[in-house]
Amino acid sequence: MSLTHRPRRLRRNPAIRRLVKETHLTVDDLIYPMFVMEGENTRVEVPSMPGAYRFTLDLLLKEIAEVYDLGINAIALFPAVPDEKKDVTGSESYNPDGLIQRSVRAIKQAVPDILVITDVALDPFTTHGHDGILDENGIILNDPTVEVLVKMSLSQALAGADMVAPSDMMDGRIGAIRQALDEHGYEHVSILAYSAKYASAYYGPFRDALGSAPKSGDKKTYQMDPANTREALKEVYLDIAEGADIVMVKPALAYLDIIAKVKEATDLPVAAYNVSGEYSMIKAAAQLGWIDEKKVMLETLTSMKRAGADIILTYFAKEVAQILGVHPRY
Ligand SMILES: NCC(=O)CCC(=O)O
Ligand SMILES: [Mg+2]
Repeated sequence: MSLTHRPRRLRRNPAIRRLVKETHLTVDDLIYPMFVMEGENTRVEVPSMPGAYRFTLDLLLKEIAEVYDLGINAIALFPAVPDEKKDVTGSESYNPDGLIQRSVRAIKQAVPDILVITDVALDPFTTHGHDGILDENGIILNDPTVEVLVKMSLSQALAGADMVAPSDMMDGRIGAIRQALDEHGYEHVSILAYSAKYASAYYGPFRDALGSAPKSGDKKTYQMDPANTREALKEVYLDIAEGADIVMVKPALAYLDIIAKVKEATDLPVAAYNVSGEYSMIKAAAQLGWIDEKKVMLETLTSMKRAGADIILTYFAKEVAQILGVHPRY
């Protein structure tokens, strides 16, 4: 054949493929979500998330020092709150000596250069497991919930959090948190907004990890319908107008189209959350010997970057760092 174009020429060998590779996954892109619990000298593997652990603070500090040395620059911290500290309004969430606040202070002492991102949502702290305050009929009350989220954000900023990450999906919380942070001298604390968070069944294993599944009902009055695209853009635009520094799409894998559209819609960095169910599916299939875990993991995370994610929150972060090798901070 006399062909002018032979695309296969650029796939001939590894060197040429490296040269024309369009998407690069690096450790710099990753945020490592980590679970902290009360107690000492204990780590418990999450049964539905092999390789992910809940750590007591002493062991968490060692793990964080290790992952920082591997090149990971940022962690997102989630608390497993004991039942006796939960109540209907989630008041433990803004206790200045709560588990999260103590953990942030200790992490910033032990590993000052790692970026500490705290979760702003009530579900780990409420007896009912919802992200909001309920009225007598079980309806989530938006504005009273935002008041608690503001207190929670301020207590996290006071503890030393570098970035707060509201994951609750209440309306108006980004603006309210931004204003409160600024008024209290925390204008340097940034906001990673869970802007398009879908009511997804992929969160199951995470709720196992924290014991935070809703006791009744579902989260469909605040998290988004998986069928919707334009609504995601509306949420993103609102969060940007309210002062978000980074916008997020969550989950990631079944929402690559949303990531791509959000990327086109904004110049802000776009984050994607490779959630627990996405992690556990790969782990489970690999344990059965049905897929090559390492290759599927890297292909999956690369797809998120290709779709437009600048930042990926992933439970695979440590494994990726181990595979890619220690990343020079230049
Ligand atoms: N607010 C954080 C989450 O809900 C994480 C969900 C997951 O990893 O499944
Ligand atoms: Mg919103």
